[in-house]
Amino acid sequence: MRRTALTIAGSDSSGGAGIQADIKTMMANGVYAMSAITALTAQNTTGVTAILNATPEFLGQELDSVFTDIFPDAVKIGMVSERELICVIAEKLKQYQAKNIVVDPVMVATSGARLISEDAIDTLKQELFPLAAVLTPNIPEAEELTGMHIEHADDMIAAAKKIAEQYHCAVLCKGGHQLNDANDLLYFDDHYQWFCGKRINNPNTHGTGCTLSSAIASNLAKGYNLETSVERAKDYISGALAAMLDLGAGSGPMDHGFAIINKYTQEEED
Ligand SMILES: Nc1ncnc2c1ncn2[C@@H]1O[C@H](COP(=O)(O)OP(=O)(O)OP(=O)(O)O)[C@@H](O)[C@H]1O
Ligand SMILES: Cc1ncc(CO)c(N)n1
Repeated sequence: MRRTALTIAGSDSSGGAGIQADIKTMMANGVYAMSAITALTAQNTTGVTAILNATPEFLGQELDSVFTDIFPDAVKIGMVSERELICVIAEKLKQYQAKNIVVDPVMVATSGARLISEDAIDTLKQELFPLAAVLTPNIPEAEELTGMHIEHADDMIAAAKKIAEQYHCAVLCKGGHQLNDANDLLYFDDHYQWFCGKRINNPNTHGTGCTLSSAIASNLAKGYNLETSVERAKDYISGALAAMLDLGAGSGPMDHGFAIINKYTQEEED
């Protein structure tokens, strides 16, 4: 039977991050994708110009609609910018006993725009982190969550350990383009494991964080364990970056569809 995944995140009008990246990633990873939209963003590769949040009531209804009909095998949570929205998500995930929850603690877009209000960060920590199977902070997010300054690979281990112990979940601290090449650190069950990627010289990294967390959720949905899911997600994102799509005036999107080659995709390439 086809496995299913749900993304609870914001819409990116330019299609490279948020809900759009998540759905493309889930589809490319072979799972049926569903969405509960927390906010609309007017956004492109150069920045975010407007944000319109869903109401908590509406988000609750989106989640009820999904969970009472097609139960997701995994859930990815991305941009949620307000406390009330975070509380509704936590309430519904508990009510429906959602499993394989991947939380990407989205705070700032690649373009620099802030995507969560300051006071919502505490709610995120209290309400959502304890429900997560894995959290996927990048380095600035891990710094914000721990109050630590992360400069070296050892600092990534210490920060991930601190977050994992505090919230009793696994933590994938992403090295990405900021530090330590494309090497990410997974801390879980009192030990750590490095996932080393080959750095791809591509400036178009809009939505890498969304894409990685959705690929992990897709693989968890398919029944892989966490380590294998991270390994496969790294492999997918490396392929999407290596395809060297180049769109937009800023840091552009990746080619989420690089692995889908069939009679519909072959015809129009030039
Ligand atoms: N140039 C690159 N080459 C290979 N892998 C990369 C590169 N840049 C990022 N990655 C990988 O992409 C994944 C996402 O990491 P990144 O740190 O970019 O997330 P992020 O900062 O949360 O993304 P976003 O910009 O969407 O918020 C990680 O596995 C990281 O190692
Ligand atoms: C909607 C949305 N979610 C997440 C990110 C982070 O990349 C973004 N730029 N936009």
